[in-house]
Amino acid sequence: MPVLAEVPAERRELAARVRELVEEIVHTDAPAADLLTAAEWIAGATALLRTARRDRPMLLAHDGGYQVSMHSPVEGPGNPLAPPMTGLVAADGEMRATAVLSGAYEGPPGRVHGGWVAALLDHAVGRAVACAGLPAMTVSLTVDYRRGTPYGVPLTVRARFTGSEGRRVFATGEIVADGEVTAEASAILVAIRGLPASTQDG
Ligand SMILES: CCCCCCCC/C=C\CCCCCCCC(=O)SCCNC(=O)CCNC(=O)[C@H](O)C(C)(C)COP(=O)(O)OP(=O)(O)OC[C@H]1O[C@@H](n2cnc3c(N)ncnc32)[C@H](O)[C@@H]1OP(=O)(O)O
Repeated sequence: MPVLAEVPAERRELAARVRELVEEIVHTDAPAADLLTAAEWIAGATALLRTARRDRPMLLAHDGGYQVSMHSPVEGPGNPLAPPMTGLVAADGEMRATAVLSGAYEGPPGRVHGGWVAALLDHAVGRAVACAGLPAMTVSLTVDYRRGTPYGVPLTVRARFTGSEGRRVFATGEIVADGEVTAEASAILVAIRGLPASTQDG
């Protein structure tokens, strides 16, 4: 499986166009004939891509020497499911990034679906503990939804490593929209055996 230094521009471009497509699909009032025409065009694009299919997503060399998939459904600029996260900075057990979710992520009217709010926070705590040198998987994530998380505006996603006890690693995080915290998370993660930070590059 190849490890690339960064997501190739063409993959970012393709994913960005598909994100726009998904947004228009949920907003469109186009007549039925146009919907069917669009479906046909999209099927053509899918068939083109399927001619060279990998079994698993490609990996990407990432911060601190850790490898993460360029197709992360939260962060990956190459995955149209990902909002994605931009301007991500992760160092010394703290991470911060920006995400703008479209109306395609609507849960309650006018607000982001709570599952996606949790996904952003789950990813953020994973990132925070990894950059503290403790790559780990979430085993418990408690999310307090303080107020509706809006879509279509920049959300600041932050998390930090707060300590560890045996294999258990602790982190907290929050989402901030327009200066107000909309959701807070507290997480327990379990350090992954046999995955010390120092062996993760390449
Ligand atoms: C995710 C990849 C990370 C790679 C990192 C490298 C790159 C990093 C770079 C960038 C980060 C990107 C960020 C990604 C973010 C993604 C986030 C996710 O989606 S995470 C996936 C969802 N989570 C799962 O799928 C876990 C499912 N759970 C399991 O597979 C097992 O529970 C496992 C392997 C994690 C642990 O199982 P055992 O059998 O090895 O260990 P036992 O003995 O059960 O637990 C170990 C300790 O943890 C406590 N523990 C376990 N579950 C607990 C819980 N629910 N609450 C509290 N403590 C718990 C136990 O009491 C034990 O504690 P005592 O060592 O005795 O002190």
